[in-house]
Amino acid sequence: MANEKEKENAALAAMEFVEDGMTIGLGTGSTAKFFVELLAEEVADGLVVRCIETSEQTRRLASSLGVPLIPFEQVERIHLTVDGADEVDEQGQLIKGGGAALLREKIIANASDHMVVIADPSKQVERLGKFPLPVEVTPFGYTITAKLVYDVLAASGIDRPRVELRSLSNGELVVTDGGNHILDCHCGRIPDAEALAARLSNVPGVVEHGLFIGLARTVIIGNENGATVFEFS
Ligand SMILES: O=C[C@H](O)[C@H](O)[C@H](O)COP(=O)(O)O
Repeated sequence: MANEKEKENAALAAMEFVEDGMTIGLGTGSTAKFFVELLAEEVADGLVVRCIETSEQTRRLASSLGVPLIPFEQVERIHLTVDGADEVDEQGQLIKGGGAALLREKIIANASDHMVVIADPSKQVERLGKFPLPVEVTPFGYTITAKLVYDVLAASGIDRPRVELRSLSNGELVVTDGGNHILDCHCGRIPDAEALAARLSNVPGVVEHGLFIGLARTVIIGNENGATVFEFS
């Protein structure tokens, strides 16, 4: 599939940032999977790194491939984190959390010296919001929290927002690695992502949201033949 090649080439370009001795945050999702696989090949060839995973899914993948993992509590510094995204805009602002891993992803990205985002061209947008914005909420009081989140969206210039609780095909609510639920917020277009991020963080019951502002320093967009690298300060 062309899309898979684009993801793989983005991951391949991200390998350029890997150095011997680094502690590396491993992202979650179908694009980050390529990076973990490429890293595993280098580890098998003698590269020495220590890694920290952003989800149980990535922990299982990395363990199965022999990538060395250390508990977050033992990490003093994360040199590099490589992760995917659901949307990336021209300022390097992101929507993440389509795979429900946003909480650990944000903790690790924020703790990293350098976050590299890898994506295929379908993730590039002029303005964030077409992809429903994931918001992680505590199970306690989630119906009230959903109403508060709706109010914040409506007050943030979002036209007719829709807030949906994410559920599985059997109807059960999705439970994240942290034991929380996910609200998918259909925004269409987010006029000011930074302002919305700050407002959502203030809602009681919101554990984290999928707006990653000022965290990605490098964005790599893969294509059929290679990748384009964008740097942000
Ligand atoms: O929660 C999941 C993560 O934020 C992923 O990085 C994001 O959903 C992108 O995943 P994919 O590379 O599979 O499109």
